[in-house]
Amino acid sequence: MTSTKRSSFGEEFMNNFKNRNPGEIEFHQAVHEVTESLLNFIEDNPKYKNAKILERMSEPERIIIFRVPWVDDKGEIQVNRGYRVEMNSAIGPYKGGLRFHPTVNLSILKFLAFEQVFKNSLTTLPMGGGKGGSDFDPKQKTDGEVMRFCQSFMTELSKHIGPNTDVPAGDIGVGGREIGFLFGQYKRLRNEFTGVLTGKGREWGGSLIRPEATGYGTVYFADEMLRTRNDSFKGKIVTVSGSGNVAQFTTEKVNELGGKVVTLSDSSGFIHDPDGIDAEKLKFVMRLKNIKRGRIEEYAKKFGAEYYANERPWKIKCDVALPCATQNEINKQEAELLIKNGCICVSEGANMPSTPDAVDVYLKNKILYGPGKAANAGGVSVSGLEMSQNSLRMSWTREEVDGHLKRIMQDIHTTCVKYGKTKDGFINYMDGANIGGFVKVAEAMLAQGLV
Ligand SMILES: NC(=O)C1=CN([C@@H]2O[C@H](COP(=O)(O)OP(=O)(O)OC[C@H]3O[C@@H](n4cnc5c(N)ncnc54)[C@H](OP(=O)(O)O)[C@@H]3O)[C@@H](O)[C@H]2O)C=CC1
Ligand SMILES: O=C(O)CCC(=O)C(=O)O
Repeated sequence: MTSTKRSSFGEEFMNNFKNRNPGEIEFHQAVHEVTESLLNFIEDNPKYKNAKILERMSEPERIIIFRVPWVDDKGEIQVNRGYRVEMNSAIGPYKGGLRFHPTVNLSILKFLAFEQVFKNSLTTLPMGGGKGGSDFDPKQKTDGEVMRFCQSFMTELSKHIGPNTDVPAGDIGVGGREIGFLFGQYKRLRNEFTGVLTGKGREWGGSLIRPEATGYGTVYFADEMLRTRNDSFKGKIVTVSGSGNVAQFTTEKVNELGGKVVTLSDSSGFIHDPDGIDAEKLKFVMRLKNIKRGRIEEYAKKFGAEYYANERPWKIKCDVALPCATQNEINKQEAELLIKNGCICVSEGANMPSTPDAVDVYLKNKILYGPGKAANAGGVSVSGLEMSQNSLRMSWTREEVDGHLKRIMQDIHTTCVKYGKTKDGFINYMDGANIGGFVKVAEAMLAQGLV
């Protein structure tokens, strides 16, 4: 097969895909990245091309869009939009988080659901991929308002999910509080106590280590990458973005492995603390963000650190960068700055935090680059383990779950190396994750006929 033929297949596929999904730029970005990685592999394995696996994988099996009416504290009616994108169920029930954020739209949820299919396949566990959410903004809302919104959201969603059908969890704006309200309403409507959501509280079916899992997993994956160069986190300066669930437990694990986290951020700006965000300071962040629901600027006031309003942390010199906030939060110029300042490793706690030209910069400079679908798969992995414990009516210990998590992250790393190692020994983790995630789903789709 000549390279002209290879690229014309990719071009034709992407043109058709974009025409079918006009204006959905985040979805285009996610599918384009995977297509680039898969082109040669699909040409070399015509069974996938003939069965139009990529065309089918980029078309959601089902999308549910619904009205979410609720009443605020003033007694006024509010209306939001709810979504669930059920992307692919070839290897298990749809599985993936719910995002509550004013920027939520179909393009963002389709990109997240698409990524989730590959990520869940990499975990080695039997989970399909989905994602959902709403343009509801939990910020500045009272607990009562959040509860009424969640109850209304679940009143419709409950018709479409179930422990063997579709199992949502948290994502941006959806943490333990929201999962509790959603679970309570599902139980009330269906009169069933089942594992229909993950990220539940420990006392009512949740798994130990689920809150920690995405952050811990991101650091375990980075540690595996560093090991390939006989290196470790010891003594490393680390920049982290975000200050929510993933950023908090990423920071905790970096500290445990001997690194020093010097930044955290939120959508208003970032703090730089050259002395490091140690356990005590992290406790303050957790209280600030999870209970007081305040802004990261307060950290700077409390500990005398620098605060940079409306900026991102990538200009700060670091050895390792761990983006843990949101999509497209590192652009080409920031990636170049990271490299110029000596950064040797980027491990993505967030989903698709690097723009395509930022990824090109990482790959051109051959740094260790762990894409989100591999590096942040720890969260959904422990969600899968929560589902197993719910089915068994058992709870495993912290050590048991953490042991499984570590092994899964190592297995994902091995898969990336298997499919991503290039002739000169460089490991292209992006290609590795995309091809490794694809194969299992594609084989299942071939076995199940035209569905
Ligand atoms: N929770 C999980 O288990 C998993 C999460 N992820 C991904 O990790 C990332 C973070 O999720 P999580 O920690 O759970 O979410 P949280 O809601 O707990 O925290 C999100 C953090 O990111 C910041 N943020 C959100 N949107 C923006 C934006 N547009 N610009 C700058 N900062 C922003 C938030 O700041 P502010 O408070 O100002 O909004 C907050 O600090 C997301 O990409 C998510 O998809 C991936 C795998 C699993
Ligand atoms: O735990 C889950 O099911 C979902 C986690 C998630 O949304 C993600 O991996 O992006």
